[in-house]
Amino acid sequence: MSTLSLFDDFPPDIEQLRQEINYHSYRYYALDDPQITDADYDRLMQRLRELEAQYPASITPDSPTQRVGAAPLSAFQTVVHEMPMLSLDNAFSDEDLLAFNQRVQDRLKSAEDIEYACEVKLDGIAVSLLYQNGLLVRGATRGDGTNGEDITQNVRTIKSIPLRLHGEGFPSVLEVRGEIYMPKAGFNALNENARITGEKLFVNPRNAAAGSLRQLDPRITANRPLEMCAYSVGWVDGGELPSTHSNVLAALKSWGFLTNRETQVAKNIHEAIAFYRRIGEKRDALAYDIDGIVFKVNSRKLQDSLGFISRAPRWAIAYKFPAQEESTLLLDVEFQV
Ligand SMILES: CC(C)(C)c1nc(N2CCN(c3ncccn3)CC2)c2cc(C(N)=O)c(N)nc2n1
Repeated sequence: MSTLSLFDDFPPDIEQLRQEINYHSYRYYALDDPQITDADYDRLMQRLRELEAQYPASITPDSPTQRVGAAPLSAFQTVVHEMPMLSLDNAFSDEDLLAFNQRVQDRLKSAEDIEYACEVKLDGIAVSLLYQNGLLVRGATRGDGTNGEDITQNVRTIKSIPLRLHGEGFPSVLEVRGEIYMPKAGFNALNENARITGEKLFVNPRNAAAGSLRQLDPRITANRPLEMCAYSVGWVDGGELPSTHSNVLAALKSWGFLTNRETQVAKNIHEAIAFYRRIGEKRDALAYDIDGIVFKVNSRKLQDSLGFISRAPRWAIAYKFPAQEESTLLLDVEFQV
């Protein structure tokens, strides 16, 4: 549909314009396949702002104009996660990974190859997003896994986080877990600007993301280049999920979430190790910092029978890369200044 049609009808169909804008956001962030230029998108947003100014009663909480609205908080409220956000065991060598796979096979009393979902381990901040009937109602940090901080006003400012789920077939209660991170380019631009304005420099993108989410004023968060990548589902009610983790990620993508494009399914632990090598080789070329690969038993039925030890699942492990030396550039600049 051409955007011109929207300018002819009267009274203008504001809800239709809102849905069109949300659709283009879905294409841009979830599909990474935009249909219109950024300039056209901005024109649609400008039009929506004008119409909502004329018809304030038409404004809805999921309108794309409502991402940056709230007044600064005086403090963050505590959120108790309905389902604890787990932690991850680490592997530091191929032998550790092979031992993990052996433990999984032993516990499942099976010598069959185990299929793994393989995901980059984004170096950001783990968050929980709660949706009720498709609307974002709460955003919270992982915290200690049981208690996190309510950062709803701040997560609403992140454009890759849908305010309303796209498509259909999602459960009435859906808690999506993912990582909020700052891409390297955004981090460098932020620090470049901080150098010019004499503001504090961030040491790395993870700290920059954490600092941006800890702002009590959402207008500051709104100006930070943050993205959110979905990697799991927590609390679900009123609906079924697909039987494999990789299909849960596909469903999350269809509902409007950014999922990481490097994700692959390995038929067995040897293919998983090959994935680790392949990503390790292109790590420096990635647009974001990662500190390893997360391998997850792909079958959710097998995940359930494996369960978890204390708080780390028996069915997942993070294979870390060697720590990267902090960029010496920053230290040089500090001494020069
Ligand atoms: C759902 C499970 C528990 C298997 C899980 N847990 C994760 N994490 C737990 C530990 N986390 C944590 N954070 C702070 C302190 C202790 N643990 C940080 C998130 C994952 C993190 C990433 C990522 N970063 O890209 C990912 N692709 N998949 C994850 N999957």
